[in-house]
Amino acid sequence: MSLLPRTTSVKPGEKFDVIIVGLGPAAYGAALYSARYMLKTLVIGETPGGQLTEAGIVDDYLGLIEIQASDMIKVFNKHIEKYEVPVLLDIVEKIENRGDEFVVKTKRKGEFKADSVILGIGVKRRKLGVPGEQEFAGRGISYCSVCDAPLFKNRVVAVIGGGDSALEGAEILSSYSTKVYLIHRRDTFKGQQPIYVETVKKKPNVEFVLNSVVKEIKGDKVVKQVVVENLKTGEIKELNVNGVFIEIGFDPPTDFAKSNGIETDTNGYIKVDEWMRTSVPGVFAAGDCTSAWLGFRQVITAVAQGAVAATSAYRYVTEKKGKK
Ligand SMILES: Cc1cc2nc3c(=O)[nH]c(=O)nc-3n(C[C@H](O)[C@H](O)[C@H](O)COP(=O)(O)OP(=O)(O)OC[C@H]3O[C@@H](n4cnc5c(N)ncnc54)[C@H](O)[C@@H]3O)c2cc1C
Repeated sequence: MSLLPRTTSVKPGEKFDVIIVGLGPAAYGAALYSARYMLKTLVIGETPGGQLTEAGIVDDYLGLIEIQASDMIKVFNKHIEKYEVPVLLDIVEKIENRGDEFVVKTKRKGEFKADSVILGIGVKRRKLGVPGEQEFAGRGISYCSVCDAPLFKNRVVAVIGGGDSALEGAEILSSYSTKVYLIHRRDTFKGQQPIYVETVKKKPNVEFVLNSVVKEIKGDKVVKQVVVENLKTGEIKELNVNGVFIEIGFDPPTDFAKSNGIETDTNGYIKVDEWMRTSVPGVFAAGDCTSAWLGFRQVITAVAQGAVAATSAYRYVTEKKGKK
């Protein structure tokens, strides 16, 4: 089993019943169901596995007990390969609505046509936006504790954020690094799983730096310090660190949606109804990129929404063909 799905050569200009954009859990769920509905399907995605490439052990997907996220990606690939779903590793830049069909334009492999489109484009990691962040990217700054913690063995690190990812990151890093500063702008944690806060509090090498924000990341060739401001006292201090983990959440693909004429909700997620229909007839969306299911964003919900979106695409395409 492979981490990369079997890719297929498709000719630019070729027409499909459905093009699925993305290659995370939502896209895999949509691909499986589209293939089972015998829709002519093409999947175009950038990173096989999506956010799963950053996860460690997943233990909340029914039937796959304590599975490594990388093994989960392999199982997903194997399942869609069984149905011979063509996959292109590429980035979709534009979806043009020509009224009677969609033209999906990619960065590298040209354009493809489809009667319907399913978006499973997920979310992107949020940036801090402070001086030094760009400069030291890849030189001591990481956005994924799960992926990069082993690189900071016996070093001093700072984790920035107050959600589950930051807490999970601090816990993982505490077993590699000599010291972990957990820098959070509040003195309470909004993590969905309170157990993380309790676990991290018990780690002797984790120091909580609360009510504080990072103003700057400094260094020479690599990161050396973070400059932190206490929001209550105004005190500014510099912490000596070798690594900075920015775990401050994710941004939805608002610009992508808007530039393709697709409505978003007030938080910028793609607006969908219970059948995963977007504001554009023939375009469906699933997974973390959507406003669905009160924002409950997990692998199991993304896959399920992908299946629902494929069902809607099937109904849409069949009805459209029936009218011809
Ligand atoms: C560190 C970490 C740990 C996690 N642990 C768990 C866990 O234990 N259990 C759990 O249920 N969930 C977990 N999650 C959440 C889970 O991974 C997500 O809910 C899930 O991956 C969402 O799937 P998705 O397909 O909607 O989006 P994503 O996984 O974000 O995938 C989106 C895909 O779309 C592609 N894409 C985006 N734009 C384009 C474009 N324009 N053209 C082509 N491709 C594009 C991306 O490259 C990517 O392949 C974790 C997440 C993280 C970050």
